[in-house]
Amino acid sequence: MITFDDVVKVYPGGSTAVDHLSLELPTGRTTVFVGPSGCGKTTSLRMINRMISPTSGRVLIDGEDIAGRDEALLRRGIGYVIQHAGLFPHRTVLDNVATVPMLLGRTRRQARTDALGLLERVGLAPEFADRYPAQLSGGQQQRVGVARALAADPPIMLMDEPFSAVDPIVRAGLHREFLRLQGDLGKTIAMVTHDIDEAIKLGDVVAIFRQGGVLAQVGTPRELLESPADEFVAEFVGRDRGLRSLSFDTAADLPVRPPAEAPGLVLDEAGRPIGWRTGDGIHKIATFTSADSLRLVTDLAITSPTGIAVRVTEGGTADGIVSHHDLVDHLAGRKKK
Ligand SMILES: Nc1ncnc2c1ncn2[C@@H]1O[C@H](COP(=O)(O)OP(=O)(O)OP(=O)(O)O)[C@@H](O)[C@H]1O
Repeated sequence: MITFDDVVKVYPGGSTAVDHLSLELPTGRTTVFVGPSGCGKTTSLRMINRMISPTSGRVLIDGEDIAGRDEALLRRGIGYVIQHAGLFPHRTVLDNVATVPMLLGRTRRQARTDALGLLERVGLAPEFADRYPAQLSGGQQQRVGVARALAADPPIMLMDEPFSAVDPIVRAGLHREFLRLQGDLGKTIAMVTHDIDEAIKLGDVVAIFRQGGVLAQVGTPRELLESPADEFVAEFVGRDRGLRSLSFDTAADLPVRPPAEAPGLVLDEAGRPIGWRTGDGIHKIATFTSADSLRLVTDLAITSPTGIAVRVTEGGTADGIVSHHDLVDHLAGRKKK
């Protein structure tokens, strides 16, 4: 666990970048620091590897104040990924990843073999290994940056806006890979972003900062969406937070009615939905299973030409329907509980 214990950082010139921060980052989990520009996210992150030292207060790793730790040893256990990847431009991709393990005493051969394995883990084909960073796309460079930070197998990873320099489609791919990789590796990760959607998607814990380096709220994404502490947090997580919080609930408890009650639902002989019959022909149908989120079900009901979403079994047979009226009733009842 990483602990911020009443940490203050005042830069020379008097600006308070971090104001009495007390926060715990659980081991093996991703904690995301999010907030508007200049609210002290990067400063807080860099205090974990002592690139910046607190003006007062302590940062502890597993209960030990890092101020007393040897800096080089401390950083060996902490990977660091930054925006634009920060790769060595005159070294090949493979050497970028292999450099740190070599510095740590691995043989060149072993380090290069490990590096190839890491590149594969972050989704880069071996043919990229001999290229130089400038010959890669932004998303590919970012993957190399992640592989390089993982090369020394540090238990802690600091990531400062790692995915912000790429376009939304590439970013969505990197997010999926991040979640898969973190699912396998279970590192203790502190990540900075200014994008609340990214924070909610990737964070187990999200810490929202406000101007002046003050922690506005810390909690799970669900807690932040369902019970924002104040107006600032409510505004920051977005007006559509109610709808977004439906992503965290599955349709498992959603009451459904028999498919036969849906006018215009066309099924094949096996009972699998084919489409909606309306005045102008058969419309494509999208379905959900009980494992899908209430957000998806709501979306399906709203976009369906009949206002009805159809549930299917794992085998694809229609086994229930829910209208948007049913959904509203269910959501209203759920809120009262
Ligand atoms: N080296 C420095 N000297 C003086 N002031 C600094 C220094 N670094 C940062 N600051 C100030 O401290 C405050 C917090 O900066 P920090 O970079 O931690 O914010 P941030 O939330 O990461 O911002 P951004 O999202 O824009 O990167 C800002 O007001 C910034 O101007």
